[in-house]
Amino acid sequence: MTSPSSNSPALGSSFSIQFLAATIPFITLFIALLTIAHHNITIKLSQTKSLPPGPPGLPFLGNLSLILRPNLHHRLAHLSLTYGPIMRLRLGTKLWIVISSPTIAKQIFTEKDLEFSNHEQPIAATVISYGGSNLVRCPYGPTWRMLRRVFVHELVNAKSLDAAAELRRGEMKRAVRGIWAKQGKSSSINVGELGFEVSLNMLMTMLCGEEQSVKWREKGVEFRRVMMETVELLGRQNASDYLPLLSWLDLQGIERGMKKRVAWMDRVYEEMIEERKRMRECGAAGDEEGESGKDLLSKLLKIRDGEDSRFKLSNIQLKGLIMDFLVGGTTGAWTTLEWLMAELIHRPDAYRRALNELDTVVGRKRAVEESDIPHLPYLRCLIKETLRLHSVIPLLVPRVPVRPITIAGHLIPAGARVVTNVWAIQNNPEVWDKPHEFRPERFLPGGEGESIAGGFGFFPFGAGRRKCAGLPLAERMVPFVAATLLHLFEWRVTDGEGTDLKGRSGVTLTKEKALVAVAVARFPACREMYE
Ligand code: HEM
Repeated sequence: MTSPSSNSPALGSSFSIQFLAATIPFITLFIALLTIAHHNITIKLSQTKSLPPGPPGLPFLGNLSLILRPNLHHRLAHLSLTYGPIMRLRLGTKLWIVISSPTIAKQIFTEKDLEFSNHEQPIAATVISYGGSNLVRCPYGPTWRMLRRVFVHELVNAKSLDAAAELRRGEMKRAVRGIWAKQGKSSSINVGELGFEVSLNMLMTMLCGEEQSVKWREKGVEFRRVMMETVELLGRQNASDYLPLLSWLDLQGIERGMKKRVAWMDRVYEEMIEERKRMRECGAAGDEEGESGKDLLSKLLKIRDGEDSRFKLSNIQLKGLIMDFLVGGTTGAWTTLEWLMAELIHRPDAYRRALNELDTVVGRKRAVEESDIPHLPYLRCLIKETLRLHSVIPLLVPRVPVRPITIAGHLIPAGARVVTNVWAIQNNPEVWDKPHEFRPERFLPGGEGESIAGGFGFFPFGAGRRKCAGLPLAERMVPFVAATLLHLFEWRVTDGEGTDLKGRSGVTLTKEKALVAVAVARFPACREMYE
C-alpha cells in the first residue's frame, strides 16, 4: 500500500509549505531568544554593576510584562519607591532608564541636554512621522534644527500668532454659537470632543485659511476619530519594539493599524496641498501681506518650492510638520480642557473664583479676547495646576543618548531609552505639598509653584532643546478657549457622567470616562455675545 502523500505530489508540497509556515514563527522566536540572551549576557557582563538598580525580570523578556498594561506612569512611580529615582528596566533587547526625581531631571535637561537630544523612535512613531521626517521624531542634527526653525519662527512666532488671532476668535465664536443653539434642548456636551473640535478648527483655519478650512470642518468628526485612534496606537507599548526579530509579525497589529490611519491623514494633507497650490496658481491665495497669505500652508509651500532661500523643505517634511501642528496642537488642548472642567466641578470654590476674575476683568457685556489672558492670573494658575496633576504626556517623549553617560553615579548606555516620569515628579509629596489636591493657588506669586517649577518640579512641556515647540500657541489657545467657555456658560453635570477623576494613560493621559455636561448661558439677555 502506498501512502496518500506519495501518490499526490501536490498534497505533499502543500503539506511541506504548511509545515514550513507553521514552524517559521517558532524558528524566528528561537533565534530571537538566542539573540536577546546573547545581548543580555553581553550587557550583564560589561555593565550591570554600574547600571541603575531595577526589578528582576524574566530570562529573555526581562520586565516586558510590566509595561504592556495601561497607566504605566502609576506603575513606574510605584516601582521607583523601591528602586529609586533612577531605575532600570530590561525590556527584551532594550534598556529603559526611568527618571523620577527633579534633581536628576534637571541634570539631564540642562547640563547634559545635548547628549539627550534625540527622541526615541518606536515603530508606531516611525509610521506617523513619515520615517522620522517630522519635528517630534527627527534625529537631533542640522535637519532637526532647520525643521525647528521653520516651526518656531514661521508657524508659531509672535507675528504669525498675532496675525491669526482673528481666525482663532472667529472659530471660538462659531463654537459658542453651536453651544448656544443647543440651549433649551437639554442636550449634553462631551467636553473633550468640544475641546478637540474647537482646537482642530482653529489649527485648520490657521493652517489653510478660512475659506479652505470650511471644507475640512465637515471631516471634523472623522478626523477626531482617526486622530484619537492614532494617538491611542502611538501610546500602546508594542512588543515588536522590544523583540525586533519578531517585529515582522506585528503581533498586536499596531504597525498595520497605524499605517491605515496615517494613510487617511496623508490623503487629507495631499488634498489640502493640491487645493492650496491650485488657489495660488489662480491668484486666490496671495502674498504674506494679503488676507489668505496669512495661512501657514502657503508659507510652508513657499519654502518647499524654494521661494524662501533660508530653508529647504521636502514634501514629506512639509507633511510631517502639518502632522506635528495638528496632532500636537489638538492633543494638548482637548485633554487639558477636559481635565480642567472636571477638576472645577469638584472644586466649586475655585470655579467661583475663576468666574469672579472673569467678570471683573472681562465684565458681563462682552466675550473674552486673547488680549485678556495676561490679565487673568487665576485662570493661568488653574491651567498650570491642571497640567501638574494631569500631565498631558506623563512620560514625556523618551530621549536616547548617542554615547554612554554617567548620571547620579550610574551608567546610561548609548541607545538606552531615558523615560522621564514627569507625572511622578509633579505628584511627588517630597516635592509638592499635598500633591494630589487640586490647589491652583500654589501657582500664585509667592506660592510654592514659583520655586518648584524653577527646580524642575514642574515641566509639563518638557525641557531643553526638545521642549514643546508649540508652547507659544498652547499658551494662547488653551486659556482663550477655557476662559470663553467658563465666562459665557455655566457647566452643569447631569448624572455625574464622567465627573470622576480617573485617568488612563498611553502616550497621553486622558480621562477614563468622558466628561459630559450641560452648558447654560450665563448672560442670556446679551444675545450678541452668543450669536
Ligand atoms: C497643553 C498643550 C501641550 C502640551 C502639554 C505639550 C507637551 C509636549 C511635550 C511634553 C513635548 C516633548 C518635550 C520633550 O521631549 O522634552 C512636546 C513636544 C512637541 N510639541 Fe507639544 N504640547 C502641547 C501643545 C502643543 C501644540 C499646540 C503644538 C503645535 C501646534 C505642539 C507641538 C509639539 C512639537 C512639534 C513637539 C516636538 C518638539 C521637538 O521635538 O523639537 N505641542 N509637547
